[in-house]
This record gives sequence, C-alpha cells and structure tokens, in this order.
Amino acid sequence: MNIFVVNSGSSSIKYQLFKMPTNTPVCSGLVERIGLSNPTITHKVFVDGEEKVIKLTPEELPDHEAGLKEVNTLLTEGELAVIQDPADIQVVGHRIVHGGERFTTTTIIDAKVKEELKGTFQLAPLHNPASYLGIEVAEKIFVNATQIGVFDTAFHQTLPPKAYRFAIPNSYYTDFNIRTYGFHGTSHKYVTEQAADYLGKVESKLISIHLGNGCSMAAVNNGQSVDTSMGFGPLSGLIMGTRSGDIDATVVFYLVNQLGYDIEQVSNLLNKRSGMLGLTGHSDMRDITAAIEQGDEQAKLAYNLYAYRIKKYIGSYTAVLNGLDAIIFTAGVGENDALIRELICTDLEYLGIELDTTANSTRSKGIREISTAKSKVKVLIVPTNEELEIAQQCYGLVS
Ligand SMILES: Nc1ncnc2c1ncn2[C@@H]1O[C@H](COP(=O)(O)OP(=O)(O)O)[C@@H](O)[C@H]1O
Ligand SMILES: CC(=O)OP(=O)(O)O
Ligand SMILES: [Mg+2]
Repeated sequence: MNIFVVNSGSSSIKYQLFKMPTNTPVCSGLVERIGLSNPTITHKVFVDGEEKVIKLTPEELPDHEAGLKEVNTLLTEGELAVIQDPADIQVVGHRIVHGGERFTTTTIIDAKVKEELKGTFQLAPLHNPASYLGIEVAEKIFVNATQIGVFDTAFHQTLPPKAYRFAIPNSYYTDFNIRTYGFHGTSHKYVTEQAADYLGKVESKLISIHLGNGCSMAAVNNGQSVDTSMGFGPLSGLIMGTRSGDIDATVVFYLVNQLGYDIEQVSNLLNKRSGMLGLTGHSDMRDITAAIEQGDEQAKLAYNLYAYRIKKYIGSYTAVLNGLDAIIFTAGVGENDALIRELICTDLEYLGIELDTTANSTRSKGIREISTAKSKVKVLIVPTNEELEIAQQCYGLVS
C-alpha cells in the first residue's frame, strides 16, 4: 500500500511516501522557509539503497498551496518521478495540529469532517487552515486516495484533569470545551517510544523537548503524556519562532484597552510577530546564531530567554514526574543546535543532568546520548519522524 504523508508545519511542509506495511520510504522532502526569503525545497528519492537529492530554490513560496504544487511536480515529473499515476496512492495521511474535543483519534476525512475542521481554524490559526488547504490540494491530485487526519492533540488525551483544566468557571469547560489540549503529540509519542526502546525500559519517566518553529515540552510517564506546555491552542509555553509562549493575560487587556488593538491584531502580534522574531528580527534559529556570532546583543538575550524558559519547564516536569530517566531533544532546533542544548543543560546538576559537551557538539545521524557517563539522567537526541508515525497510524486504521 502506498501512503503519502503531508505534514504542514507553520513554516514548512514535510512529506514522505511510504510502502506499507514495511515502513519503506520511497521519497521524502522538505519545503522550508514558506513565506520567508530564500525558500528551499529538498526532495530525496530512495532507489536501491541509494539516496538521490534534488534541491530547488524557487524565487518565492508565498504559502503552503504554492509549496504543495511544487511537490506534486517533483513526484510526477522528470526522471526521478516516483508515481506514474497519482491514482497509485491509496492513502494520504495529513498531520492536523488541532483536533479540539471532536477529534481524539486518527480519523478518515469526509465532507462532514472537513466542515467540522473549519471550526478549529481559530484555535490554531497558523496550522489548521494550512492543513485544510493540504487536504483540498491532495483531494484534487490523489483522486483515488482515502484522506486521513492524524491529530497533534491525540497523544495528550491522557492528561489528567489537574493538568488540563484551567481555573476559570466550570461552565467554560463544560459548555465551550476550554481546556489544555497540547500539541506536537505525534512527535512526542514517536520520540518517547524510541527513547524507551533505546533505554530498554518499559517503565520510564521522560521529558520530551520538541524545538522546531513551534516548540513544546511533554512530561511522559510510562508512555502516557501527563503534562504539556502548549494549551488551548499552540501558543502557550515555550518561546517559539514567531509565538510568544507563556504571557500574562493582562498584556492582552492592556493592548486592547490602552493601545486600541482589536482582537485580530492581538492574535497577529502574539502568533506571528512575537517569539524570537519579535525579540531579534529573525524567526529561524540559524539566522539568530549567526547574529550572535556577529556580536548582536539582542540576539544573545533572546537566546538566553529561550533556554531559560525550557529550563524552568524541566524543573517543573521533574516535579510532576517525581523523578526523571531522560530528557529528549528533538525537531529542527533540538536536533541541530548544540549551543542551545548546552545552555539549557547548564547548572542542572542538582537534578542529575550532566551534559557531555564533546558528544553534544559531535554531529551524527540517529539516536545519540549526549550526557556524561555519570549523569543520573540521560540526555538524548532523538530525531523525530512525524511522517512515519502518521503513516503507521493510517495503515492501522485502513488495514
Ligand atoms: N542546523 C541548524 N541549526 C539551528 N537551527 C536549525 C538548524 N536546522 C534547522 N534549524 C531550526 O529548525 C527550525 C525548523 O524546525 P522544524 O522542526 O522543521 O519546524 P516546523 O515543523 O515547525 O516547521 C528552523 O526554524 C530553524 O530555526
Ligand atoms: C503545533 C506546532 O506548533 O507545530 P509546528 O512546530 O510544526 O509549527
Ligand atoms: Mg514541525
């Protein structure tokens, strides 16, 4: 069975084509810096154990639709085309960030589901409209395929009420489902399962730190998510590329009452103009580390804020779990930025976390351990693979 997976992130589209049930990747790719300067598309085709790479640098990629059209051309045209006929794809698996109360497990997408998805746009304005667009484009291209949604929120359904309820009147929960949902669940699930396997432990207390353009952490006890840093929408918790993370709601009142913002402007400010972008002028961590090397003090401060917030959550989740076996770094920043990992792990000896700085700055593929031999808590880099996890869940549903 051919399963094509589309993962629409806020600034990127990742995709992979798998042959199931063998989990064999046929091709994969990454469309990066959507809506920013210098967008790139990296397309990899796997033939007879060899990897062939095509790199494209389009003039501009204003949105996800433009990105997906380029991907379609790569899949179907040229000598590295992997599909003769788009009808050969039986399933398209879509990453959908927000499932709300309505979607708690992997779901086949029909007209009714699509209509209900529109109701979630306000909850994840950077993501769910992009996923919806991905579904519409995929329906046109892969006319024979069953479209399936895999939700970021699903893995966090195990949160206990003490972790997911807000201290506002009960009716806001019972009537309007206002609660913490949590995101990046597909990634947190994948990397914590990989880590538990690596550690050879059935029972484990893990903190998963997903640092991409969006960033979140999860406390995972024996495979179950028990707390997580994103909330009702993917805005709270850690400092992100363009999102503020935790912020006192009083700021919103001030913006509206004193500065005359309307609510659209507030949303735009906190979702699209804040985080690292607001602090430094750049949302991409590579641009920020380059600025730090140039001696940019604002960039240095922002980098410190980013690490400090994560450190506070590590302390908090160690308390939640009443112990800790390993912390896991994953996603674009978590897997690649050695300096931020070092800053986060500095002065955490009391919690039993000791980084091996040489291992931390050595690059390699796959899972790796970057803590010292005597560190009580293991520090791991586990490359995420949301696409594989999505393909497996889709296969599980249709087979
Ligand atoms: N070599 C690198 N060093 C530092 N940061 C990196 C590197 N490669 C990628 N990144 C960061 O990863 C981010 C994208 O991560 P990713 O997990 O792909 O995010 P998303 O899925 O939210 O689009 C980029 O914004 C960039 O800051
Ligand atoms: C939920 C979320 O923030 O996703 P991403 O990191 O892909 O933007
Ligand atoms: Mg992502």
